[in-house]
Amino acid sequence: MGVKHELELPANLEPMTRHPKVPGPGEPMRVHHSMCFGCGLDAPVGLRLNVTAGEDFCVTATMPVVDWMQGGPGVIHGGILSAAFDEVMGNASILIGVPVVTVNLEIDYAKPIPLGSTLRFTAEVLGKSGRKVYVRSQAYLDGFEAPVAAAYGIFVEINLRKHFEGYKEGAVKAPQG
Ligand SMILES: CCCCCCCCCC(=O)SCCNC(=O)CCNC(=O)[C@H](O)C(C)(C)COP(=O)(O)OP(=O)(O)OC[C@H]1O[C@@H](n2cnc3c(N)ncnc32)[C@H](O)[C@@H]1OP(=O)(O)O
Repeated sequence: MGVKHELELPANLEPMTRHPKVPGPGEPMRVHHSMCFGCGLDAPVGLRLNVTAGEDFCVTATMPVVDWMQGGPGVIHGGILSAAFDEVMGNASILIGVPVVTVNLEIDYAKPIPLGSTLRFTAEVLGKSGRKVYVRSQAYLDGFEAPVAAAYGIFVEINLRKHFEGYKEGAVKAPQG
């Protein structure tokens, strides 16, 4: 069947503006946490996604599909792909200047993704309604015109400091030096 979902958007979407301080089109998005599984460069295991700002409310990213990402023999694990979508879509939300966490993710897996391939992601913020931010993402592989996977996410605006207040004690720190 392939990619089939359409995210149901509320009727009361608000106008959005791109935050003036986010990277410009073609520039790398900033790593939001060096120990993040999705993008952190100090994380002992992680996707280390490089996300690039696009026009308007869009970002792109690429991800080499390496051996430790294996699920079934020779192909990516679905949870790894889900984590990549989560990170790419979270980064898209940053373009509107809103700190968010994920509350809902839907993934369509249309084709097996072989180890050794490189996935190309696009993601765009579709709209905002109150604290909720609606985002869509697609993943492409060379040799396929249609997306090989797609995702829809709902992210919710948080107060960054308050949200993580009770958890910082247990945080894993980046190695020093
Ligand atoms: C900082 C930038 C980072 C960018 C990249 C990051 C990428 C990776 C992002 C992640 O993976 S984050 C980790 C996974 N997510 C979490 O751990 C979030 C866990 N959930 C929570 O902590 C709370 O649910 C949350 C603080 C988000 C919301 O709780 P609240 O008590 O503040 O709000 P509430 O429950 O009233 O929900 C706010 C709105 O969201 C809606 N909502 C909540 N959960 C939902 C859900 N599951 N599906 C759809 N809508 C949902 C809810 O209906 C409501 O809509 P309305 O404002 O219209 O009433």
